Amino acid sequence: MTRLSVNLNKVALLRNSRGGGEPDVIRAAEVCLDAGAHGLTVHPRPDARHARTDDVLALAALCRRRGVEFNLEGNPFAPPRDGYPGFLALCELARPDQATLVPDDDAQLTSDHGFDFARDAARLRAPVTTLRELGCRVSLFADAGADVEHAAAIGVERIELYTGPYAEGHARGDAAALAPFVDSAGRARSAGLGVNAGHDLNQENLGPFLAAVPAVLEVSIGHALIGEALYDGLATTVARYVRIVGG
Ligand SMILES: CC(=O)[C@@H](O)[C@H](O)COP(=O)(O)O
Ligand SMILES: NCC(=O)COP(=O)(O)O
Repeated sequence: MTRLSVNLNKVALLRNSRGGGEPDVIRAAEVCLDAGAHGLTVHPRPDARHARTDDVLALAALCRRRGVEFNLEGNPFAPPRDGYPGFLALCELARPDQATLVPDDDAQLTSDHGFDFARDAARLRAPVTTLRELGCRVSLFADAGADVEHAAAIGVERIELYTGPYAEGHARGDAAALAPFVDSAGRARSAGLGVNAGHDLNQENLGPFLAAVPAVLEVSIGHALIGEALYDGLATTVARYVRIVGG
């Protein structure tokens, strides 16, 4: 079975746009878990535009209470900053079940590529060792077509396939967009790695992806899911306001 980990970055982003506490990340997290989500994800950025350190700690505690997995994403090489202690320090504080390492930088609007394993292997070894000593399963963000055999040699348990290009291909109706993912997932499994997937997955493209790429262990989904939740929840909410104003 593929497990769904809901990424709450976009709830935190909306809250941060006003200051204050609404929408409440923990309340949203509870709703996701009550609805059957198998875990929660956040990808705090050093500029704190999404989830902050306090969210990470509260979500980690919630996941422990609810007996579900907490997946924390980040770049282990991004320097600490005011309000962001650095990814490894954050993992030491929060002890996520899974740490997903992503090679993004501040200039990126969102994650848009995986590691170059041949080039990055040497510098990944130390953070991977530290995270495993903290008790985290470690997953590395990977492009379809990446040299996944090198990832296995680094000593991680999983890769997360970056599905942005698949989502774009699917939206264009490009049937060939799946092939590199099927191939990379197969090679990763042969190298002893578990396979996660994420980025820009949605209700349209997720089913075909999972049907074609066997044995995906976890998908983490945030941006589209929160957007779709607006459409699904807007009518109910507007109707409640209409009742309050007496309409
Ligand atoms: C690794 C990855 O793909 C996600 O963490 C993604 O970056 C989350 O979306 P945002 O960057 O929009 O928060
Ligand atoms: N690891 C991917 C993730 O957490 C969510 O990505 P997206 O659905 O927000 O694009």
